[in-house]
Amino acid sequence: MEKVDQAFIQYPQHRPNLTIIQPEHIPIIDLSPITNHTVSHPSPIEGLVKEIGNACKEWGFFQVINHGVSLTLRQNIEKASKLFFAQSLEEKRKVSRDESSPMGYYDTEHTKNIRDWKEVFDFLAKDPTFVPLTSDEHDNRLTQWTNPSPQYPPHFRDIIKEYVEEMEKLSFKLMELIALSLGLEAKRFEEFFIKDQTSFLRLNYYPPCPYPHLALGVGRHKDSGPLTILAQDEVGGLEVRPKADQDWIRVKPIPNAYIINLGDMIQVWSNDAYESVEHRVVVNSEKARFSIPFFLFPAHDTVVKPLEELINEQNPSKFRPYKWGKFLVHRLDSNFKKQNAENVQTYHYKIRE
Ligand SMILES: O=C(O)CCC(=O)C(=O)O
Ligand SMILES: [Fe+2]
Repeated sequence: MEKVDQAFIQYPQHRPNLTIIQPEHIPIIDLSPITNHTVSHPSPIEGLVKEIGNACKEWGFFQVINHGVSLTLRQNIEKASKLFFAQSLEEKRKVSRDESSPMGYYDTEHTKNIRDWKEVFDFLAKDPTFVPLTSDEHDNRLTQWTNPSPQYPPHFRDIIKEYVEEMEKLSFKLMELIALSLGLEAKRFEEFFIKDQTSFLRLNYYPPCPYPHLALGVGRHKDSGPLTILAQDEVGGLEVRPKADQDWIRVKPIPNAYIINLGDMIQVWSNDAYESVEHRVVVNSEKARFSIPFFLFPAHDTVVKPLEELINEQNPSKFRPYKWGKFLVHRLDSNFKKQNAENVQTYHYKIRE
């Protein structure tokens, strides 16, 4: 028995149940009505919007197929990611993130103050990305984040950039469908991303873990942006819990599908019509797992609050407005180290009913 590192050990109530054999299907949505440009009849889009609306309402998690993202691009980035993480720790640490440049390699991320059994490599969609210098509300100074330049594998940056462009396109299409499903104009969300954005791509590597019944690849959490597009490999391990009192559901890997999950920002914008969903990653003792989430995040100066069209006297705003850039920087300050206090969370802005 290897020595157990206490930093990784989950509290008993959050330890995974490794006896799940049968993964369940979250909804699978065929995006061909929007990827196939020859469709001119409006009804396939109407059907698709309804499907998206139902999946958002009932699950907050779904997989998409026929999404238009090239399989070759996906294979290229998956291959490059494996090569990158297969390097020695010393090599990987040459592109480590730090407090002034938080993109790049990192192997000590904590979720809810417990260390995750994973290594990551983060890469911005926009280089440079503008963000507030500090989380202080009264400090108007900005700073820039930039991407690291790993020397290996060859063309790593170009491969990632090409893939990120596809992720952006897909996420904008999904945001249009979500807008329509909420009864909004298709381009309603565009203003939050068009001139600037803080989105980033993460390469996740979960090495085999000698005590998978005690640790997690990523502890339970909700994503804080509007949505995440996730490519998971064939190993599996992602679990979701659509409602807090339900059991965890293992998400079955489907080759070349993308998993879409709603984050806190959609919950705020929609004033609770849609809810973000808790998820976590279970590891195993035999196989390494790789995944690639793209976190769609708006411009730093976005003030996040329920959309005017979706609130009225009967349905008043359920959230206090917050500045996205300040939230992001505050989060970052704290997730660099294990802390005693809880990290800033979207629900801190919830107006108590
Ligand atoms: O690896 C996965 O399947 C999910 C990772 C995740 O939830 C995250 O990085 O936020
Ligand atoms: Fe996540």
